[in-house]
Amino acid sequence: MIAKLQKKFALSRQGAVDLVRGCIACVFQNLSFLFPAGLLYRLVIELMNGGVGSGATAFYLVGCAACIGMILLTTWFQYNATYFATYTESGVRRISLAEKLRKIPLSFFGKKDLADLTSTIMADCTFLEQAFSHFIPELIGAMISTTLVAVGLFGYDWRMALAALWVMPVAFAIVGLSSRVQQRLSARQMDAKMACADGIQECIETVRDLKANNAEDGYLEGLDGKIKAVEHRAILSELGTAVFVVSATLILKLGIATVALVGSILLVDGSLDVPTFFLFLLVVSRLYDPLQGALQNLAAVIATRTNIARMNEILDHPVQTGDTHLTNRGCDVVFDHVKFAYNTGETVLRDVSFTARQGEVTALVGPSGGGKTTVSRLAARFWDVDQGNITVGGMDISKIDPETLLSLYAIVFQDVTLFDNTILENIRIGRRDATDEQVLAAARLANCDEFADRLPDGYQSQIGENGCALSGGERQRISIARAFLKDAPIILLDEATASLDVENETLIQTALSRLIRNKTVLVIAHRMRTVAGADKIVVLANGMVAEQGAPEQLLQDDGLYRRMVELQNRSQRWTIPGGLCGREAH
Ligand SMILES: Nc1ncnc2c1ncn2[C@@H]1O[C@H](COP(=O)(O)OP(=O)(O)OP(=O)(O)O)[C@@H](O)[C@H]1O
Repeated sequence: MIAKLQKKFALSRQGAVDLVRGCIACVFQNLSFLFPAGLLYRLVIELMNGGVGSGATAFYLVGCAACIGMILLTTWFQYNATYFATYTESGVRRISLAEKLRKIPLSFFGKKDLADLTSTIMADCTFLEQAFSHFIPELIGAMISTTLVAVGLFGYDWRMALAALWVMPVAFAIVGLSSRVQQRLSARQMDAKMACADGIQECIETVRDLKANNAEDGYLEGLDGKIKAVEHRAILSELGTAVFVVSATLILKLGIATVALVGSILLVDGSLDVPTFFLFLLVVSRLYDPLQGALQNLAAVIATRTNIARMNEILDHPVQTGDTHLTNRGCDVVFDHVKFAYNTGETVLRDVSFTARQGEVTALVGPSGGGKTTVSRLAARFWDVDQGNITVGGMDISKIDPETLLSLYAIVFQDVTLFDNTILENIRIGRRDATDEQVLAAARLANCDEFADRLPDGYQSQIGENGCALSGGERQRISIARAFLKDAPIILLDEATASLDVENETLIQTALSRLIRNKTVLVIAHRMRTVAGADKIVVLANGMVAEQGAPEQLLQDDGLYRRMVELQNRSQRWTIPGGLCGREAH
């Protein structure tokens, strides 16, 4: 049962156990509210039989007082089992989702954007917090306690019990039958919310381009439409739920009327005594309160299915697994007839085979969209290949745990991710246990001194959210310093020196030459000048290896590489036309 609950409500094991506890607590709480009615019934009978001042009367009065104590106790127990447990559980659930995301292959992120995932971890978890603390325990608690009371009522008088309870299945059936409508409404509401969250995120991310293109007004109009759509969908969803819940509640209220009516008829008929009539009126007035709440809770539980499905989509997604023991001999990276497609299904790499040898620089060049970045990502198992295989030192990387595999790689991407912390700590990401001296040594090699010395706190300066206080070249130097610090045997460079000025570029290239000694280096290069000193060039075009070999050899062949070199030589001679500058001056 625990496993089923875990799956049904996307809970941890402890969360499922706590949910059961919460339900039991609610049952006891509901029953404790009904106990006084039974005692009052016994008390009335005692008084009617002339037992004023008798021991039994005192016993029932003390019993009533004890019931108040029991109500307090069960309320505390219920509060503990639901509210406190729920906050622990939502924390556990958020961490387990984040942990899972860490292990999910990057292909999953192609289908999901940041706003969607953030909303699952934050908003969906909050929604389930409520479901877990209120809706589910109260619903189950009310159903179990009502069933127990119903059995008792049938014991007293089956005719009155029928008059009191016929409304229950009808009311629950009305809400239950609305399940499809509600799910459709909440799924559409969720779609509208996601479209709105995407729009807001995109607006913030692209605010610079929107301003530069005077496109803010048009964009904000579109965003306004998305915000209105969320409002519209929320109202529709509330209305849809309200129609069913209010109808079911009205039916429930009919129960009191039928008890009064049937009770009166039976009283007149003489087949019912006054205390039993009194008991039924008393019980029914208490019984319908939790049931009314239960109807609303049932509707809310139905609505949470959309949130649960979104969480389960992450939790059930297969993760990249593998051996945590490295068995590579050396660090040659070999692509063997690799075929690969992203989520879109379009084949991006067709039949890619090449070897990047240890101690050599292998440069990936080729026209834009040819597959260079894809090849370098596959080398680090960011995705798994569809056909063929990739080995490092003879070890098939698809069989190695991704995090273990990445210990062999130092990666310098074009777009560097930085954290809102000091320069020193941002570099230390390369190796968490590095001493300050080691971090500073790596920073010096990457030529970070030049800009760190200019800042008031040097390497202890805060760099703002995602390094907003740094230039593109400075960000890249931090990334290079991380690679120096990690000192991994395989280095993936994505045009690492692209955004550095001429002076720094030269300094860094010298440092890189030191770093890459006896390492496997795979560099994505857009400028032919960068790769002239490479040991091997692999030209990728249309997802295939068009040619490969030493730069001198490829220059002799009349192929794509030679054409690219010639084109770049020509473009390097390009300058801003004088006429253009002249026109601007006027
Ligand atoms: N995440 C992705 N999802 C779907 N398709 C992608 C993704 N990333 C890249 N592609 C597609 O794969 C193809 C190869 O892209 P890739 O980035 O590997 O080329 P590239 O040679 O590095 O290009 P560039 O020199 O412009 O950076 C392109 O058609 C691109 O549109």
